[in-house]
Amino acid sequence: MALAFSLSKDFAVSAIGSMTSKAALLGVEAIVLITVILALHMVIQFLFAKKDEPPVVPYWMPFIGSAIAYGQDPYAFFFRCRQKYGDVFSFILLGKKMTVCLGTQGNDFVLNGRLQDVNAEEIYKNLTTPVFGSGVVYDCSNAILMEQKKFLKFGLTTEALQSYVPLFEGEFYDFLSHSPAFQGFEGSICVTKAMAELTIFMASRTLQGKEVRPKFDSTFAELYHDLDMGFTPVNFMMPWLPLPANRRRDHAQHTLANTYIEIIKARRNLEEGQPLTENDMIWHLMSCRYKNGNPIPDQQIAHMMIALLMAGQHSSSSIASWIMLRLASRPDIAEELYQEQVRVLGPSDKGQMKRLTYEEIGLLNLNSLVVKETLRLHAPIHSIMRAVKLPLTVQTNKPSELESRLYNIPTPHVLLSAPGVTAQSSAHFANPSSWDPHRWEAQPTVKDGDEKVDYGYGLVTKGASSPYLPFGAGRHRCIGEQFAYLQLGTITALMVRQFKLRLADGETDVPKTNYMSLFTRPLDPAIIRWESR
Ligand code: HEM
Repeated sequence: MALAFSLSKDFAVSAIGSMTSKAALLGVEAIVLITVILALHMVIQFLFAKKDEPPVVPYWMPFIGSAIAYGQDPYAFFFRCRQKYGDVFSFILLGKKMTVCLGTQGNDFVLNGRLQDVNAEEIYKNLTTPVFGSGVVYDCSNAILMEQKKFLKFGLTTEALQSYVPLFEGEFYDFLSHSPAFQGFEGSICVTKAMAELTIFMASRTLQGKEVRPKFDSTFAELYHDLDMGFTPVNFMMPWLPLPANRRRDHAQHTLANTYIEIIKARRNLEEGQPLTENDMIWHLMSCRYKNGNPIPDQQIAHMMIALLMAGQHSSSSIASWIMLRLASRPDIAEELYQEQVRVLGPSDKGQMKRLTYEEIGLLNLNSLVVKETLRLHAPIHSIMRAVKLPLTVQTNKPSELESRLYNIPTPHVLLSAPGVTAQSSAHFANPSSWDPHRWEAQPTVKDGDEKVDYGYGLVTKGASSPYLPFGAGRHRCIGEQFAYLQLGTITALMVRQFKLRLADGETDVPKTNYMSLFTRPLDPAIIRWESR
């Protein structure tokens, strides 16, 4: 029995052994085969490289291409490739050929490209239409988008912005009194969470109006979150995937849109002659007409309001978080900001500084330089893309070549502009990686440039030669710049007035950047310590 067992055990061991060695052999063969295929794939890339097109960054994995290197740290990838290939090169991103155009000329080439040559909606539509809703932004012709941008921009008048500052301030103090993270005389906060909440309360109270704001304390917060989950990279390609997250996105979009439509209807039913007490965007859009004389349909107003909320929120909350982290890492600059307020605004009778106004925010010079410098290093949109609609030619230099050369960029390519590269280049900014708001006092000439152009939503600077374009350039330039500066300037001034900030114990620098989200932000946990003044 024992022998039989031992024999069968030996047999089993040898059978398993031979199976294992067969499997191992197969495994080795598979590895060899894959290596050969990948090596061949690399050789083919070199042999069949099109000399008249921009050089392509070599890649091992078909379809995936350079997605991992680019996705992990796009700036490191761009700077590395720029050293090797110059300002113009291509890389494969999930089966698409992306042609990157860097430098001030590259920014200009992509962002100020002609309408017939380059197209934004083809790139962004999949992602944005299910979130914003139909008929607006990238789900309409560019001419209609330009009209819609005009409506939104002209709704952000100086008068409207002036009326926003007390509302911002009210929201700020309300937030401090309710937030568990700010109770007592000192404590610590997760800055990304705190700034996301604060900025959405502020934006909803001002841009969205007084009926919408209370909803952010209850139903809207969750719906907003579900909608936001629609902004994931996979939805660039497959927004229709029947995933639970996409179902929640669609439900949130319909519910939010219907709520706006009800608000609009209720406002239309207000008794004639009732005075307008608020200067908000819904009222403004209700009074606008397209060039053909038609008013904006209620559903489109609702979708534009959603777009407005989503367009500004991520960028503003990301920059607000970076500002707080930077100030926590540089208490000397925070103290200068405080002293600037004491000097410019003066203490009030009660020993506290008086309430802020729009004009006063404009007088706080260093305060706005802090916003400007943070936008230079931490612009939340690292890649701006356009589909190529007609074959293009671009002039550039490779690093090793003295003479410039021409490259053809054919139609299936996607153009990619990364203005953050010039903003972080030593060619334009001394010691570019250091956060130094004072640099702008010595470098006032670096601005958008003087050439202005009207694409249908008012004059904007073309930005053709500027290395600093955190709000983009050309027909798709941001219309929220003034609002963002005001909101961020107010948050900075109020936080500095209220608190002394420092980094979490044991931290010596700000966190790294999270490039995995569509809009970059500080990598969590991003904790700072605060102490009441
Ligand atoms: C720090 C804050 C912000 C930053 C850094 C920022 C940045 C940008 C950039 C780079 C673009 C150009 C995108 C492209 O060319 O494809 C853009 C467009 C836009 N932004 Fe902003 N933005 C900010 C805040 C806001 C706010 C607060 C609003 C709304 C009130 C807003 C509304 C828009 C709109 C409507 C567009 C136009 C899109 C187009 O024409 O294709 N943004 N923004």
